[in-house]
Amino acid sequence: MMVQVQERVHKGAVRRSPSEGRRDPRHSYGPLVLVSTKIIFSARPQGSRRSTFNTVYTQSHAHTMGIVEKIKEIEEEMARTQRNKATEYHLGLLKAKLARYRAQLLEPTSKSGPSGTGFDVQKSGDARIALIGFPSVGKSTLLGKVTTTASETAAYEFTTLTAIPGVIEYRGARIQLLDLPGIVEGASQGRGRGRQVVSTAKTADLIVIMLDATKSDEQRRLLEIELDAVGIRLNKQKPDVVFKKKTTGGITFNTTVKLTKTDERTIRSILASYKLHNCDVMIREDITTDEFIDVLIGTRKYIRCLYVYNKIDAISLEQLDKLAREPNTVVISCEMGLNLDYLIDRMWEDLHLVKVYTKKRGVHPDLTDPICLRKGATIEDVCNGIHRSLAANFRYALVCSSTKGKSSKFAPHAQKVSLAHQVQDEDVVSIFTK
Ligand SMILES: Nc1nc2c(ncn2[C@@H]2O[C@H](COP(=O)(O)OP(=O)(O)OP(=O)(O)O)[C@@H](O)[C@H]2O)c(=O)[nH]1
Ligand SMILES: [K+]
Ligand SMILES: [Mg+2]
Repeated sequence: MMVQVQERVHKGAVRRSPSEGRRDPRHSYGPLVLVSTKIIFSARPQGSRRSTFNTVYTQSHAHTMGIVEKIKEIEEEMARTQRNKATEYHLGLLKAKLARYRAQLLEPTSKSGPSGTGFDVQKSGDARIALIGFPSVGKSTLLGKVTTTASETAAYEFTTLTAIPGVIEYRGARIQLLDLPGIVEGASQGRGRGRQVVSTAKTADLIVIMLDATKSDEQRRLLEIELDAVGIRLNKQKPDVVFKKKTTGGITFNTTVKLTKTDERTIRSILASYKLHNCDVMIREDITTDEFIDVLIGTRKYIRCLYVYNKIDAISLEQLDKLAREPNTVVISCEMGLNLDYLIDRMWEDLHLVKVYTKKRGVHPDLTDPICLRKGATIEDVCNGIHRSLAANFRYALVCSSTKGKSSKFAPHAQKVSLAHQVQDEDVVSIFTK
């Protein structure tokens, strides 16, 4: 196969000009590639690597087998049950049961060992990104390209057998990128190292689902199912439901919107199946039955996800254009170094990091060493980012908000604030102690 790409494409077309404003993800980079890329393709031999996603080693854990079977039974019953108004209630109960079994599977008791936990890699830096994908999609190749860490890459599946952390240094932040073993269908139920991988994904601030652009889009759905099964909700907000357990008083049920996807009867029966007879439920959004179960279980993780299609050097321009227009999607070629700068840009944006500079009285702020925090962080988080004991001795803080790109940062109107004050990106903060 032969591919030629003009170097200019990667350097020039990919980065957004500062005046462009917020990007609509649907119109991300796709069309740009088309105008400025000269890629000469010839077909890659199809089927050169057989897809063996679900035939690889199955390291079964005896203790989970009973639960796995029960889960299977319920899933089969759900598949047999037609979806309509009359069965909605029954399906709701099945879903609740299913969620309980899955929770048991994933939060194993002490005697069942560490199989439900992730890899033992220390979190470091300001944020963690986990690379999730089927074998040989190019996860390790990406790590090698965007960090200084090398992780073995090869044309055979399951090259990577453990979690390998690398660091991306970008805009003053240190972001940990975690290369992980490829997973197979059924990973969440203990196949291969899959459960360890998906459990590690739970610890990430951003999940990158890496996909092989030359393969069917089925891979994306299968990965989403595996992550969903361990309680990860991708690109979703926590449902707007207030749920409070009480010791007496029965169930109070209130809604502020009309429920069209579930109903009070279903919800009450789910509460009963969880033996919750005294609680306040206030629903403020048109939720589904599944979303209500998520609220009850309470341990769901709502994590941002970026879909990254690799190996675009091996697909047609038409296919490339279609993929690039999908929401939350970036198309790249690790091998050709295509669009990697843009990927880092997008990852940075999706992490929603806020950079804050600290300033001592009478001294210019240190602009080389910002504190990176999550969006919504407060002055208290800034204190904790400086020193453990700072918040305890806190008197007040002065915050100078700066408009990005303007020099007002240096001649600002300082605002006196308390610990609970939320900081904004590019704020300059001075802390005053007792
Ligand atoms: N055509 C093409 N091949 C690529 C690209 N990136 C990686 N590869 C090839 O894909 C194969 C697998 O790459 P790896 O980085 O080992 O894949 P992985 O996802 O880490 O695989 P596992 O660790 O086994 O799960 C290697 O032969 C790479 O050379 C790309 O952009 N285009
Ligand atoms: K590989
Ligand atoms: Mg690998």
